[in-house]
Amino acid sequence: TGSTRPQRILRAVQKNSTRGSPCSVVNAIDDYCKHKEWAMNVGDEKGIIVDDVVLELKPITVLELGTYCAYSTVRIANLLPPEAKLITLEFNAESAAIAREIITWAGLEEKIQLIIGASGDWIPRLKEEFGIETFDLVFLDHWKDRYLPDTKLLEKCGLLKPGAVLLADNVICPGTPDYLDYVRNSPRYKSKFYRSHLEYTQEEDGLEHSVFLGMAGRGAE
Ligand SMILES: Nc1ncc2ncn(CCCCCNC(=O)c3cc(-c4ccc(F)cc4)cc(O)c3O)c2n1
Ligand SMILES: [Mg+2]
Repeated sequence: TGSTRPQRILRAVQKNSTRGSPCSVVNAIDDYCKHKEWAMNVGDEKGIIVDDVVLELKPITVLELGTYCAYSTVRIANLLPPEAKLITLEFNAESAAIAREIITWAGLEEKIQLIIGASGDWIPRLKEEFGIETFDLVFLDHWKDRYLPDTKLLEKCGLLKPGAVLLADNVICPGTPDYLDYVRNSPRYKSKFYRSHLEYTQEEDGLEHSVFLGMAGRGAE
């Protein structure tokens, strides 16, 4: 039985990066996925946009939907203030196991809580089980048809406060048309599109940055 792609990514990290250095972990994954084997990490080009959003927002509580091999988990957690925490949800137990190893290798296990399960099942439990009030930043990078229902679930569960940012990957490729329509037309969000490319390719893609304005939205306008 051969290895899986996440296992090969972990091996590349252990071979080509330094324990405790998140930057070298991110670079090792990008090099592997650029030159050896494509993988669905947010990647270096979109990753710079993610970095800028995190550095500007200085979020204390972050939710990531879709961990995969923890590339964006490590990239984001590395830029967080000391007291900040990141919760990341991963559905697939195999990739979650690899993600956990990569998070530990990067030395970020104190900042990151990895939960194995589906976003729809876990979002309603986060307040209760993790004492979360609200999230300052949500990074959406999971099943593309779950972006909209999970955004509505976050609203319903009171997990977003005015000023919270939703940052969504892949809004062009593979695409999340119902989500884009919602955040761009709802009075509850101020949305803007960051044009970029699908990780490690020339294909069009981008990130949607949406600021939650509150359930009342901008009121009557
Ligand atoms: N509900 C729930 N809760 C928690 C979860 N954890 C995982 N999942 C399942 C998500 C499985 C991976 C999601 N990511 C993608 O599918 C993805 C795909 C491409 C791509 C692929 C082929 C192409 F030709 C072009 C582009 C590129 C990307 O950047 C992507 O992020 C969950 N679901
Ligand atoms: Mg993605």
